[in-house]
Amino acid sequence: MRGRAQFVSIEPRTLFAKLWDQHLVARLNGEDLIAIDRIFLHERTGSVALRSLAAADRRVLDPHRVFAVTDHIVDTKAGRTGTLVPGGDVFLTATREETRAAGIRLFDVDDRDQGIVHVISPELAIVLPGTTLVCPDSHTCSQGAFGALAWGIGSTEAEHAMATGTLRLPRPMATRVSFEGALPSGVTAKDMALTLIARYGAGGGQGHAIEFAGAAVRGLDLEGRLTLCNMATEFGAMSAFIAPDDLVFSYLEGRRYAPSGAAWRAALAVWAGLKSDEGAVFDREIRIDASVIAPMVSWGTSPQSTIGIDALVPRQPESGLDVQGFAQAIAYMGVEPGTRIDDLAIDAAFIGSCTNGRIADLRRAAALVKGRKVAPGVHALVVPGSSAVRRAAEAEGLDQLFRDAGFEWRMSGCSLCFYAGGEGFAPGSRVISSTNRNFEGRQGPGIRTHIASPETVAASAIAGRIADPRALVQ
Ligand SMILES: CC(C)[C@H](C(=O)O)[C@@H](O)C(=O)O
Ligand code: SF4
Repeated sequence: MRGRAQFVSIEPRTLFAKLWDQHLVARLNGEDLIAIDRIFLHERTGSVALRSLAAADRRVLDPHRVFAVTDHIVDTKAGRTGTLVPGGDVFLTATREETRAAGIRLFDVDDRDQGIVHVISPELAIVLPGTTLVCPDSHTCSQGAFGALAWGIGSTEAEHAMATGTLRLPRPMATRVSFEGALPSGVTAKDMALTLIARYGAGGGQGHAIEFAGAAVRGLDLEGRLTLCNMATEFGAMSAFIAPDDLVFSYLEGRRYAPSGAAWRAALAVWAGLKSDEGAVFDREIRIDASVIAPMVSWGTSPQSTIGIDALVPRQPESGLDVQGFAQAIAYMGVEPGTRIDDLAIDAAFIGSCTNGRIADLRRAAALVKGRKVAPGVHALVVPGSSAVRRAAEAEGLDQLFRDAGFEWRMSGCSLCFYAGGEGFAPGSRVISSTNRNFEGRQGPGIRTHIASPETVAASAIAGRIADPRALVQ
């Protein structure tokens, strides 16, 4: 305005503050009402939300912002028809009926775009930088790798979000986790995440939204960024994200639900501002030197009970674990304090999940497997994270390479990531797994799960015991 000074706030802001404040509808007694741009549902919890919403005679406010997929309890064997979960049909039927009635796009088991929700959302550009996205699934924060504010909710909240386009929640605090330096070869985003959780505890991120930053994060491919943000759930964080850059923008351009033409250009202009300003103040800052990170493997029943592959199983509890919890973890896992973790023989090896079931994960694991054989007696399998990942891998011949080595090759879905999906490993097996959770029974009764990177899983499948992938990296 002529003749009057213009006061523009120049206070530097965090990316979190930008994402949050752009979606702030109202302040309500210590909580905030946040506008929700996208809602993703899966058949296990989404079906419950949809049925309950219909029973209350409420409508979905904008069905075009809601998407659904069948991924959690669908069978992943070739020729699959439904679910292996006893009684699981109820969830599939409800998902089909209610999405049809509400006009919600469902990516069902026979859809070429079917896959694990957090894998297909970026593939279809349903998650976009600067959006808010929720899903009744705890690993929704994976999608923050695209510069979105994405978080897991319960099915009642999913009902609220569908009916109103908003959610009420407390404003989290903002943490920046910077991984500086360059990651050594054979060491991955999974090892970065496990290092963070091992150092700061499985509850270390509670009440916080995490921005991952630093040279080692910028140097990750999109798959690696998704892995890192995925594991923020195991850090207890409310959400996690990474400032979007050209890698994100060029990946999204031209994909199904991405804006196009003038809208794309306008979006790019807005997205360019999605970063923490120089000098922005965080509630907490964590710095980690990426150059000293080793391949990590969990020894216990929490993701924080994780050590470097050449380290010894601890003789005493790490902080956050009491003596009794430590003794129980040692007994359940059948490990000996003070022994090398890479001495442990394995029964099974699993590559897949929303953490590490993407094409780059499969390529890196395949490179180590090539020309080698799975050790006798080891049940090894690869479950692509999506049907698109499966097709891409098959086009490159990765399926054959894995099969030649002795791996099973599956259809896409959550599969043996969790026992509730309908399948488990042989009771009592020791499994090395590229997944994100290792609590008692996660992959079946008595199963001992060691979480690690897909490279470590591949190297272990070949060796027949937990093995360092760096030995195979040329
Ligand atoms: C079934 C689903 C609600 C669950 C989750 O929210 O995390 C699952 O994806 C998991 O990983 O245990
Ligand atoms: S792959 Fe595993 S962690 Fe991911 S959504 Fe499915 S069950 Fe949950």
